[in-house]
Amino acid sequence: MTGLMTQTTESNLNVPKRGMPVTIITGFLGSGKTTLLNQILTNKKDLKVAVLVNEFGDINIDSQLLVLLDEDMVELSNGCICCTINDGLVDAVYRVLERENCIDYLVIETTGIADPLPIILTFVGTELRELTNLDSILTLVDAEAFTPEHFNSEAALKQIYYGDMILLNKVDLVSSQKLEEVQAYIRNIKAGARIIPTQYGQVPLPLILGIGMTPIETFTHDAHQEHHHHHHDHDHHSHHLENDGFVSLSFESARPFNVHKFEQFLTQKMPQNVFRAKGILWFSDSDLRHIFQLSGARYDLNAEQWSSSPKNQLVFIGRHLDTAEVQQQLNECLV
Ligand SMILES: Nc1nc2c(ncn2[C@@H]2O[C@H](COP(=O)(O)OP(=O)(O)OP(=O)(O)O)[C@@H](O)[C@H]2O)c(=O)[nH]1
Repeated sequence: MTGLMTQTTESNLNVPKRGMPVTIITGFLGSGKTTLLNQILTNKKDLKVAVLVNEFGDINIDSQLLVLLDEDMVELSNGCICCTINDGLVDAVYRVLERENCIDYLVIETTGIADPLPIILTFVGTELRELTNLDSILTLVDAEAFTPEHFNSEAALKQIYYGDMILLNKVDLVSSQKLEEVQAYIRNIKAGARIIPTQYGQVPLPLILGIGMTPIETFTHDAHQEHHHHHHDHDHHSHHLENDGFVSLSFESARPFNVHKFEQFLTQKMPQNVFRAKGILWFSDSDLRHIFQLSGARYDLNAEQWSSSPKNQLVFIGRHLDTAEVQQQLNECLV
């Protein structure tokens, strides 16, 4: 898992001294944002990194899967930061800035369907401009799942367009020809894009942190307009959620699943339009907790020790999902 990362030391991270540096990690559902965040947290050495995780779903799964979950961790409320933009995000950044043990760096993980622009504009167009230093927007792209249709998602396109650095992830799952095709598509969307091919988000930290790549001046005009908008129309927000048609379903139970029924659900019953699912699962015949990840057509289950009392927590995300149907199917898998 370390590989290239072993050469990283704190001293070669060129972290600016004025204004807390901020990196935004964006990328479509399941592209590897949390995996990259874990790489950063594992390899940050003495750098004090605070993390804001924003999830599209009512249960916080990602934050439970992060390594080094300690006092440096801050969670944002669920939903979508680009829709609840000013208050939720600005308040959360203030909480980080006000910490007694000073934080060196802030990393924000957006949801997979977030348009990064409103988040960028919040840093450029509010009082955060003086207090923080927006360093870069990192966009994860799933090299295997990416198609020229960009999942018919406007947000997926914008994530690439506004990415200062594209981490073309999951290169282990594609041929070199597909890799070249995806790079060509990305350059089509964003001429001159800087692309780093990665596997499990492994990249030397000096290539992605403290790189000063966000062209803040080019956003300044937009930021003023946005600010103006917010003053006069409190309902104004990006309509990407409605446009993209994604919904999420959260499922929790204090009863375990029957493993065979759950497998049958996955392979035979689950609706095709589930695009992404993740969860922490409890099976009646196992003492371990199982981390469940489904992204596109792939899923996996990894067993580890429980650190809290067992229960089931799952989130499903998809377009036009019949959430009542999935809820019913999951209930039928319980013991
Ligand atoms: N084969 C392979 N799998 C990967 C790679 N990077 C991440 N994954 C897997 O892809 C799945 C999704 O990764 P996450 O890091 O949770 O993706 P995410 O972008 O945070 O997902 P959302 O927050 O739901 O949008 C997990 O099962 C990861 O282990 C990679 O380079 N190769």
